[in-house]
Amino acid sequence: MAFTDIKLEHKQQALADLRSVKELFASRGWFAGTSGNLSVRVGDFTPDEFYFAITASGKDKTVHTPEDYLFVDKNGKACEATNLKPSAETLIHNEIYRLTGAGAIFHVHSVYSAVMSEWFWERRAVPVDGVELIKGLNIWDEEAHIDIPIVTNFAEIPRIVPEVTERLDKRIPGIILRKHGIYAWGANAFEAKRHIEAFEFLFEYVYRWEMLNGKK
Ligand SMILES: CSC[C@@H](O)[C@@H](O)C(=O)COP(=O)(O)O
Ligand SMILES: [Zn+2]
Repeated sequence: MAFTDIKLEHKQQALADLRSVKELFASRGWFAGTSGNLSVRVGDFTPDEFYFAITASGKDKTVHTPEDYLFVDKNGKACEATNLKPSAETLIHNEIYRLTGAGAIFHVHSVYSAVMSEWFWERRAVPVDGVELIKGLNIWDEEAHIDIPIVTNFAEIPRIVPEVTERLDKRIPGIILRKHGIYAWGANAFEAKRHIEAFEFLFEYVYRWEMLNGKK
């Protein structure tokens, strides 16, 4: 399927989803200093061909402008003529889509995800034990234990991609960049939003639990 074959209404729906999630996350203070990026996939998916709308790089994500998003292909290249640059981290979105076939991917820099990624760096995962909101990740086991993977935060984004390939756990819809932030994904914007909210809750829970116990 070529990008031009995708219905305009689907593209417009993706942009509307991005706009509402961006506004909500901004209201929570999740885009400090222009950080964070959001994408929603459009059209059919195969690992070899897919398209998504993504936030343009370096924009103030707490405001709406006509230049907030652009569409890119499976290589992260713009699908239409534009002066806009896709997010500097587009290649991470590309790899997560390729591996999971997700419908939306959201990335925020939150203090709890960054602090916990450093606290648990030696084990390369943030462990969470039996917390109810693990079910928000669509993991329904009794007293589930999960390990949320952490990858190296290389300055050059292409160097991060192979670690994402290696560490992404299909059971867990998220991955953390060390001292950076969380990527979460889902079948659509609603699910990706639920996942990022659940992760944020879990990071704060683990942080407080570790503090209370004076661990390490
Ligand atoms: C301005 S600090 C954040 C960036 O380095 C990056 O990590 C980020 O999340 C936003 O980059 P962007 O290119 O705007 O998508
Ligand atoms: Zn980032």
